[in-house]
Amino acid sequence: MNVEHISITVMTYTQPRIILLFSGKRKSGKDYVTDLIQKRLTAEMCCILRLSAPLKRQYAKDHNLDYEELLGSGQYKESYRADMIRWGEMKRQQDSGFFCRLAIKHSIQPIWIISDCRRMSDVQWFREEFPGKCVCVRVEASEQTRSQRGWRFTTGIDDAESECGLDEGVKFDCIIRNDGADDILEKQLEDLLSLMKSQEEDSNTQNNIKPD
Ligand SMILES: Nc1ncnc2c1ncn2[C@@H]1O[C@H](COP(=O)(O)OP(=O)(O)O)[C@@H](O)[C@H]1O
Ligand SMILES: C[C@@](O)(CCOP(=O)(O)OP(=O)(O)O)CC(=O)O
Repeated sequence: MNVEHISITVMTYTQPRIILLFSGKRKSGKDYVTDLIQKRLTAEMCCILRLSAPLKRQYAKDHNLDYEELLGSGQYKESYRADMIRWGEMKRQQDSGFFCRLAIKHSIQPIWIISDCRRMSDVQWFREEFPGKCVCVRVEASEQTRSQRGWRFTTGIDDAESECGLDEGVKFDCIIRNDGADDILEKQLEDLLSLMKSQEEDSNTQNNIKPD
């Protein structure tokens, strides 16, 4: 297997073979879809990484809040969402890769899923750090479906960069429609797995790496 181990002073991770950069609106089903992919590929081969996890950890620490509650999907997170967005944007302005680097720290699986890319800077950072290895995936669902899943339009959140930063300007390698029909989703996941395989082969060819 082509595993190159990288160690620098602040973090240790194993070079991934492929990275799926997921984005999509709230309640489009990013967690649902990424969980299905991980189940398919196994947790040994594939990890799900969230940029919001190190953000929430540091925000909780700085503001003396409950990190576990911020990770949940209840009202606690929602009541801090707007301020977390503001705080996160301040950090990103100082260093656009700040949360990306923290999120990948210690990842050892060959396939990474970044489940919550929100901004162009997130995509750019991964593409620059890991050229040829990124597959950009958009999850889409209608507003009606998202509403049925509990989404309500919130001014200041649904019309801000946190939700709209990747609406334009990114060419997605794959768009997954997730409006509920299992068989349609299944077929799209098959297509994505094939795309990952060919992307990895292309990347290996470019880097002159022989398959396992
Ligand atoms: N294809 C699907 N079939 C059934 N339930 C789904 C599907 N996609 C999403 N859901 C449900 O909708 C809700 C929101 O999905 P989630 O993955 O948390 O969205 P996001 O991460 O994009 O905010 C969850 O309760 C999830 O289980
Ligand atoms: C401050 C945030 O990172 C909060 C994200 O929290 P979640 O990742 O839990 O969000 P949803 O899936 O949309 O509910 C957003 C940001 O702009 O970085």
